[in-house]
Amino acid sequence: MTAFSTEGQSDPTVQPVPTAVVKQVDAADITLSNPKMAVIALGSNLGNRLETLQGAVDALEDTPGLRVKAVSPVYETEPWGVAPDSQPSYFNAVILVKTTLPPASLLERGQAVEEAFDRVREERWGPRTIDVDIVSYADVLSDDPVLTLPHPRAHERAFVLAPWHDMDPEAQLPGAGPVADLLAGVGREGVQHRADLELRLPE
Ligand SMILES: Nc1ncnc2c1ncn2[C@@H]1O[C@H](COP(=O)(O)OP(=O)(O)OP(=O)(O)O)[C@@H](O)[C@H]1O
Ligand SMILES: Nc1nc2c(c(=O)[nH]1)N=C(CO)CN2
Repeated sequence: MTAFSTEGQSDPTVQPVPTAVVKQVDAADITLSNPKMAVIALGSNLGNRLETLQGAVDALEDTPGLRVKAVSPVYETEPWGVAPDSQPSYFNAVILVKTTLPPASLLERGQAVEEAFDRVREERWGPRTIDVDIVSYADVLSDDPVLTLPHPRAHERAFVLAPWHDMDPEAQLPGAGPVADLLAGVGREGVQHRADLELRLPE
């Protein structure tokens, strides 16, 4: 049986609102008045890598309920997790966003941006025009394979940790500790700061 909320109801012509709907609206309201910070990793190793990274930053900024608050320096990085010299090098960066979107909607938006840049999925860790990974969302911990938080491999990836540490030297990876310590652990081999390149923070 559907439960209904009759709280504050005096007009008999108004239909009662199901309690489940009231709860959903309240939850959304809490999110709207309580934006969260999230860290997103971007990577590209096909096409015009810098232009695509900037396009992804701009597309994310164009999302209702999302503002890009900081962008990291750009790194050129050796492809991680695949045979040496089997793919072009990546450009990687991370961004800090403030958002009222819940985690699942942020993932959806990231995937829509990947599609907009013609990302194809043929093989695991295959080359791609753009990859948008949710590194962390506030202090949320989740082992859901559809959206694992923090990203399950962020702590072992210098191509995420190095730009993140530059953008925010005090950053913490929820459940894993200071980014500075994680980066010291994995080292900087295979990642090179491209001081000649820069991403623009949208205005
Ligand atoms: N934190 C996360 N960020 C992005 N995708 C995630 C996350 N956690 C789980 N996923 C899931 O991972 C799936 C595969 O994502 P994707 O194809 O981008 O992987 P990948 O970038 O090739 O590899 P990796 O996950 O190692 O970075 C997505 O469909 C998504 O549901
Ligand atoms: N250097 C580098 N290597 C990778 C990257 C990436 O962004 N940069 N992304 C991967 C899958 O997310 C797999 N390997």
